[in-house]
Formats: sequence, structure tokens, C-alpha cells
Amino acid sequence: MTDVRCWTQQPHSPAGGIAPAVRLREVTKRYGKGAQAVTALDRVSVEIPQGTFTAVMGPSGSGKSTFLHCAAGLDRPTSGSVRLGSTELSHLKEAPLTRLRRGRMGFVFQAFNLVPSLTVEQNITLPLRLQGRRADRQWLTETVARVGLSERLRHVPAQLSGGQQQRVAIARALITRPEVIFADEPTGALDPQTAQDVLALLRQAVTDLHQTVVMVTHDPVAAAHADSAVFLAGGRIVTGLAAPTADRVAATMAQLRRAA
Ligand SMILES: Nc1ncnc2c1ncn2[C@@H]1O[C@H](COP(=O)(O)OP(=O)(O)OP(=O)(O)O)[C@@H](O)[C@H]1O
Repeated sequence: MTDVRCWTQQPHSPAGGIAPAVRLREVTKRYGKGAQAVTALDRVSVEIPQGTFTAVMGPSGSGKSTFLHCAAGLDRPTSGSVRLGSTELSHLKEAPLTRLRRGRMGFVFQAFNLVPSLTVEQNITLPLRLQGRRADRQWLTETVARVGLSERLRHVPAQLSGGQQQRVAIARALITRPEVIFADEPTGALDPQTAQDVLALLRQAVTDLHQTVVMVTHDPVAAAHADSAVFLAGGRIVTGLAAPTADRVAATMAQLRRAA
């Protein structure tokens, strides 16, 4: 299969090299106590380089969402270290962590998570307003054009298709020029063609804007848009694929299911 070492051992940054966008070191997350305790992540270490697109895959219950939540500071690990660039998240109190998430991360979820009463433009610029910042009109225009919503700015989410709503969510994630976009099953609620469009936008964010994207997905076709895929099983990163194709991802998933 693949070279497992690059994912299960801690790769060193080259001397003077750029810090990874996201770095997890020995991250363990346990839910509950005693006999009820579940170890959702078990000493996970990984470095996600800047300007890359990484798919996080694995069977149901393998820890993908927990991984994403810990990496994005939405959930705190039981032990271990999580860094965004050179900032250690585990030391931050709730208020600075919230500020960091708003300023330096973008989020795209399966359920879109738009505010129904706000227009497309207001939804896109919401992360800026939450930070007390005004939209840079040129960047807003460019971002809206990038996701193909220039004609829809005055609409509310209920007037849009699922694919259009997800494009609003991507524009909202891009508007702050975050260091990392975390996407949790971004195409899970979309038909295959609409999913392709959304994945192409995430790909462009990496290729054209040099963003870093970390995406949890069940879909081998979606994972094939990424530069690499990491595979979780039982809360551990068990293997990885560089330049994944849908066939290789599906074969790896089948292997993991058989081993479970
Ligand atoms: N809040 C919680 N309390 C208790 N156990 C939890 C909690 N969240 C997750 N778990 C458990 O942790 C393990 C990993 O869950 P997680 O949701 O991260 O997996 P996943 O790979 O994202 O699954 P799926 O693909 O089904 O969404 C599972 O056994 C799950 O039941």
C-alpha cells in the first residue's frame, strides 16, 4: 500500500523551513470516564504543510470529526499539542481561541450553517463583522465572483439551491483570507455534479490562493481532489496516500474495513 511512516511518525520541518499550517503531536481525545470512556483519538501526530489540500478519511467512528474538531480548536484534546502555524492552541483560553478561529480559520460544514435571515452578502461578510472589521469591497467582489454568486447577493439562503448555499459557505470561509479552511463532509448533502463544483472551488482555493484545506469526507471521489489523504482507524492514523485517486482511496478504505 503506501508509505505509512510519513503519517505515523513525526516528520521534521527542514531547518529554516516554513512551519506547517497545522501540526498535531501525540493528540489523544477521550470522551467520558471509567467503563464508558471512548478514546476517539489515540496519540495522533501529523503535520499538514501550508498550501496543501488534505483529505481525512476512515470508517465510521474512526475519529475523523474528532480529528477535525481538535485540529480546528473546536474541541480540546485530552492530551497532546495542536498548533496553527506557530500558535499552540491548547494553552489558549476560550476568548482568544474564538478570536483565533474567526481570524485565522474558515469553516465549511455539510449542513452549510448559513444564517437564514441574512442575505448572501451578509452571510459571506459575517466573519468580518464578528471581528468588527469591514469588508474589503474588492476582495468581496472577487470572492463572490469566484464562487459564481455575483447575481445572488441580495437573496436569502432559502432562495438558493444546496450547491449555491455551499458556495456561499465557501465564500464566507475565504473572506477573512484564513490560514486554513476546515471542511467537514462539504459535499455530503450535494448531488455528484454540484459536489464536483464545490470541490473544484476548494481545489482553487489551494492552487490559486495558496490556502490550506483540511477536509473530512467519506467519498473517494471527493478525496481524489486532495493532494494527500490520511486514513484513520480506531482513532489512529494508520496510513496515507499522496496524490490519491478515487480507486486507490476506495481500495484503502476496503482494506481498512476488512481489518476492522
Ligand atoms: N461527544 C461524544 N461523546 C462520547 N463519544 C463520542 C463523542 N463524539 C464522538 N464520540 C465517539 O468517538 C468515536 C469517534 O467519533 P467521530 O465522530 O470522530 O468519528 P467519525 O470518523 O467522524 O465518524 P462518522 O464517519 O460516523 O461521522 C466514536 O466511537 C464516537 O462514538
